[in-house]
Amino acid sequence: IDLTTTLNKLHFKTPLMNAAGVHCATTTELDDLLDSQAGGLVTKSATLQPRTGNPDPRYANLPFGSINSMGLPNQGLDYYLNYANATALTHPDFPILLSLAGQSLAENLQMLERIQASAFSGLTELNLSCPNVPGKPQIGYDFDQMKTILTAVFQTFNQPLGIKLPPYFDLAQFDLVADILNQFPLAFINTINSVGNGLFINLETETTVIKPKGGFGGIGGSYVKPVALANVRAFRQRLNPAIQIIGTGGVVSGGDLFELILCGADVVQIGTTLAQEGTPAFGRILTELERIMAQKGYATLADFRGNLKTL
Ligand SMILES: O=C(O)c1[nH]c(=O)[nH]c(=O)c1Cl
Repeated sequence: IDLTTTLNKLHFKTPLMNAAGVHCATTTELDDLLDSQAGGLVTKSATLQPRTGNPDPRYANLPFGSINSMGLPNQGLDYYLNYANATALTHPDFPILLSLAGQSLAENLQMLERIQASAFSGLTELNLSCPNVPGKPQIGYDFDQMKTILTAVFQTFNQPLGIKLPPYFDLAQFDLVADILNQFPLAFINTINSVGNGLFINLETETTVIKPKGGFGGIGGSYVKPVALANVRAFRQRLNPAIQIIGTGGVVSGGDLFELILCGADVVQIGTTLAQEGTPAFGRILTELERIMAQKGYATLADFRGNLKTL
């Protein structure tokens, strides 16, 4: 069974990695990912300066997933850029993605220029979908702003770039967003980010379970798998084949991983499952995938990628 895949020109030994924001904020967490069966890693979405983020409790595990309103806590771009450049020396073939979530176009352009001026040779993921910075609407739902940002970004940045998208729930929106994205030389899209502004209640105490934003937060885990499958499938059907797809959302088992690849994903990320189970989740899920592939007679991921059949 060959589990290898590629994203842009980066070679992944396995198609599974962490989702930005989970187990990737400090060098300790990032080194943990290096030593796991993950095929690559992505760093916590960075701003130019460090941020402490929202007040605790800002994350909670739920019966079928998670809710979070972290508020973009991170060590600042240079911390992650330095980590990426140091790791490229010790692990030259391990794919590293840098995630950026600047709070203005100017900040994003500044960060991209800093990356471009450095020795970084990995992939950059521009997060257009953070749902938890109070007062900041999601770029991913403002199509004019998305177009403006992508136009400016591609005039500035000549390294491979992908974007992290929020979930969409309307077929006309898939058409509209895909039409915008097809105008740009994107290396990939990553879909989906958490399903924004859900609410979970502690029935006993009659309270919310997280503090920020009155308890509203991004939903992840099994709750969102049907939304992730649909977004990967819809964009695979609509995007220029040169734009690859990272599939994220609701992956708990090897079957879930198989399904996202069947919808067209080239690489798959786990967030909630990694937060709850730790890095052993990578090996468990990959072993389950291998078993399913063997049962079905598939030797490589390309044997079934994107081959979802309709009735
Ligand atoms: O609150 C966060 O830090 C956060 N939380 C998410 O669920 N997705 C994001 O993109 C971000 Cl940036």
